[in-house]
Formats: sequence, C-alpha cells, structure tokens
Amino acid sequence: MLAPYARDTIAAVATASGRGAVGIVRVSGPDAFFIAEKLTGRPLPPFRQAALRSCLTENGVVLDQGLLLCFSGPQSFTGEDVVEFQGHGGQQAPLLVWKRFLELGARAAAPGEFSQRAYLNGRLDLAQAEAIADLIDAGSRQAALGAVRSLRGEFSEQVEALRARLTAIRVQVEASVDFVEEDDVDEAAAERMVGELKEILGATRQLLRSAQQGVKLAQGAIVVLAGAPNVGKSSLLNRLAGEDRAIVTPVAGTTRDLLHTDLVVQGMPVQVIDTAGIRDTDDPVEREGVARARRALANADVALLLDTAETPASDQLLVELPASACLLKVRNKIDVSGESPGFDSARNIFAISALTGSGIDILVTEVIRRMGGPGTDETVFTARARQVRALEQCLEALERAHSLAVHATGVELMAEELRQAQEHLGSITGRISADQLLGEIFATFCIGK
Ligand SMILES: Nc1nc2c(c(=O)[nH]1)N(C=O)[C@@H](CNc1ccc(C(=O)N[C@@H](CCC(=O)O)C(=O)O)cc1)CN2
Ligand SMILES: Nc1nc2c(ncn2[C@@H]2O[C@H](COP(=O)(O)OP(=O)(O)OP(=O)(O)O)[C@@H](O)[C@H]2O)c(=O)[nH]1
Ligand SMILES: [Mg+2]
Repeated sequence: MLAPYARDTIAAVATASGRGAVGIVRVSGPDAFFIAEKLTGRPLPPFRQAALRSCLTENGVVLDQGLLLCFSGPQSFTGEDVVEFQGHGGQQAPLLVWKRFLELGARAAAPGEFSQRAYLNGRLDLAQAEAIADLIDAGSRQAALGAVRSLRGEFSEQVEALRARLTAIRVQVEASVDFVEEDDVDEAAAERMVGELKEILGATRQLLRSAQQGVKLAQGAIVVLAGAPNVGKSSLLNRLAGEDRAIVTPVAGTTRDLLHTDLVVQGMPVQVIDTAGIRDTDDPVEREGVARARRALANADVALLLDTAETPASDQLLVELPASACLLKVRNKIDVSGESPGFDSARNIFAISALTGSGIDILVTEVIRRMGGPGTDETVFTARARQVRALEQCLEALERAHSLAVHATGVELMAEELRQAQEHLGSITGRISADQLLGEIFATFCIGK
C-alpha cells in the first residue's frame, strides 16, 4: 500500500526492460537536485536542457554516461523537482544508476507513485492517471489511441461538463429547499428544472454508453463461440487466430475447458473464447465443460452460435445471454452443404466454412461492427469498469431525482439524490476519493510510472 501523502524523494528505473537502448532512471521529490549534483559531481545543467553527465560512485568510478535532465517543480510531470538520468539500457546500467540514487538518499518508488504524485499535485486527474496505465498496457492500436484520448482529458472533460450542469441544478434545488416555507412554488421554474434534469439524464446515458465502449476498447470485447459438439467452434477459433490454438478432431466432445485467446482483429482487441459443445451428458468432465460454456456466455459481448446443415440449431436457443450481448447465428461447414457464403438475411444466418475460410471476412466485419468499431480512431476513449460503475450509480441517482421532480415531491430527497449523483461523477476524476480507493488504483501500476 502506498502512503498517500508521502513527499520524500523517490527513484525508479523507468525504462530498462529487455534490450531497450536507453534506460531512464527517474527521481522526484525535494532532494532530487541535491542528489543529482552528488551523483554527477557537477552543477546541474539549466532546467529542461539535457546535458551529458557521468554517473559516479562514491569513489569516482563511472557507472554510466548519459543525459541528465532536470525539471523544476511545479513545471514537471509530478509537480515536484524531477531529475532524469537517461543512460544506457539493458539489465545492468539502469539498475546501477538507480541503486546509486538510493545510496544518495532517494527511496525506491512504489508502483504508480510518480503518477500518484502528479495526481495529488493536481497535474492530472484520476481518469487521466488511469489512462496512463491503460496506454502502457494497450494491446492494440485502437486501445492505445483511445487511452491517449483519455490521457489528454477527453473523458474527464465530459464528466466535468456533466458535473457543472448538476451543480447548476443543485444550486436551484438547494435554494428551493431553503425557501420551502414560502409555499409559492414557481411552476415555470420547476418545469424548466425537470426539463434540464431530463437532458442531463440523456447526456449521462450517452456518456455511460461511451464509457462501456471504452472498457471494451481497453480490455477487448468478449466473443464466445458456442453450439452443439462437433459443429466447428474450435476450427473457427483457429481460423480467427490464424494458427492452431485449439485441438480439433472429428470426435464430438473434444473441447472440454474454456480456451481464451486474445486477438487483434481490424485493430480492435478481442478475447475469443472457445467452449465445450453444449449437450446433455453423463460424463462429469464434459458436464463441467458445458457448465463453463454457459458461464462464459453469461459474460459475452458477442456470442456466435454455430450449427451445421446436418445439425441445425433449434430456434429454442440452448444458451442464456446477458441482455446487452448480441447473438449472431453462424452456419458452418458450407463447403459440405453447398450453401453460399456470407450473410443470408432470409434466415438471419452467417454462412461460413471454418475449413476453407469462406464467409469468414463478412462474419468478422459484422462482429467488429457490433463491438462499435472499427473507424473508431476519432471517437472512442478508453475507460475502466470502475468508471462505468460510477456512471451507472450516477444514472440511478439521477433517475430517482427525476421521478421525484416529476411528481413534485420531496425536495430534500431530490437534493440528496442529486448530491449523490454528483459524488459518483466526482469519483471518476478523483475530485472526491477515499485514500483507500487511490491506493487500490495506483498499486496496479508498474514501477516507474
Ligand atoms: N523523458 C520523459 N519522457 C516522457 C515522460 C517523462 O516523464 N520523461 N512522460 C511521463 O509520463 C510522458 C510525457 N509526459 C509529461 C507530461 C508533463 C511533463 C512536464 O514537464 N510538464 C510541465 C511542463 C509542460 C511544458 O513544458 O509545456 C508542466 O506541465 O508544467 C513532462 C512529461 C512521456 N514521455
Ligand atoms: N468440411 C468441414 N469440416 C469442418 C469444418 N469446420 C470443422 N470441421 C471439422 O469438424 C470436426 C469438428 O471440428 P471442431 O472444430 O473440433 O468442432 P467443435 O465444435 O470444436 O467440437 P467440440 O469441441 O467437440 O464441441 C473436425 O473434424 C473438423 O475438421 C468446415 O467448415 N468444413
Ligand atoms: Mg472444440
């Protein structure tokens, strides 16, 4: 756990992994400049101007040679005095320099501690800080671009705009709480307020939808392959992955466990889950597999229900899906049945052959479309489940406030609901956050961020 208000000097290797050519060691805090002078045995270069310096041991042995870069707080990433030593990469040099920083009085930074300081010093809001972690973890172009948009504050701005509108309404409502004695309600003003509340509700729903999209962008939508045994689910997974990930045999009941595969399809991250063929069975292993398949479906964003001409799926689906999921029916093995590939609108079915690959492109394009991409470069920012939850809670409070307003009852209750709605919004950008929440968020960052 982080000590949330620590203000001592921290150091971390920020880039040194693998064979990276340059290794950066970062230091932030009140002693950063003092330590840097000791480290190099020379006066600091002018702020924000790189200068070549040697990093020395106590006895003057050169540990590495690199660029020293100093930022004077608050004009720095963390808002504190910051020093970077941009030395050589690899396994040794950055660690040696880092250890020297520690010898000179810095403390090893906890994961996410630089970003946390940036947040605590008002350089970033919480959603922006989380976007840094999402950017570093991004697994696709779209996810990376979406994280940059959040980092630049696009999501935060929309949250703050809603907050401002709620503030305006709360001012009115709180005022009417105070004057409730006077008993002469201004009908027109009350009506205007209900109208504005309704618009805020609409805007919140819209933002919730964008945020849900943003979570999928960051994490990958979940696509579940389901259907009776032997219809070709694992073959389709292998076709989508472009390699043999799953075991395929002519034996019905080959796949027992769930098989997760992270793919990037048309720039979008997708988690494809292959499942056991759903059927009634006495085999305990297979039965557990079927139970897992059903659970995977309960979590799906897109479910592909496969069948074949030989074993058409009954209309009575054997699967339960969440209301938000979309179901696409897929007819496989058309190389055998002779059906033509692509979407058959009469039967509402995508005809493919996992064996030959025909019809796959059309199916994939539809899956991506249902996920909200592609061509989302310009429109989507990443978000997190935590933020979606906050928006949902905000929406619930707003709905309660709205129905109170419509029925013109309980001004105090309404004021309280609006306060709660605003608090939930505030937790997204971190205007209102418990230390505990902050600790949880930053602890998941990697060291050096
Ligand atoms: N070498 C290096 N590269 C890096 C970072 C870093 O810390 N060091 N960053 C770390 O994540 C990212 C860039 N983010 C940064 C954000 C703000 C400031 C900064 O010094 N801001 C000052 C001055 C702004 C200006 O010059 O216009 C400020 O906001 O007052 C630095 C880096 C990615 N690249
Ligand atoms: N001709 C033809 N055969 C296919 C096609 N797709 C799959 N098969 C064959 O059908 C058999 C079953 O394929 P799988 O991919 O293992 O089917 P599954 O749905 O994963 O089966 P379970 O894991 O047992 O539920 C294998 O022999 C595949 O080679 C196809 O499009 N055309
Ligand atoms: Mg299988």
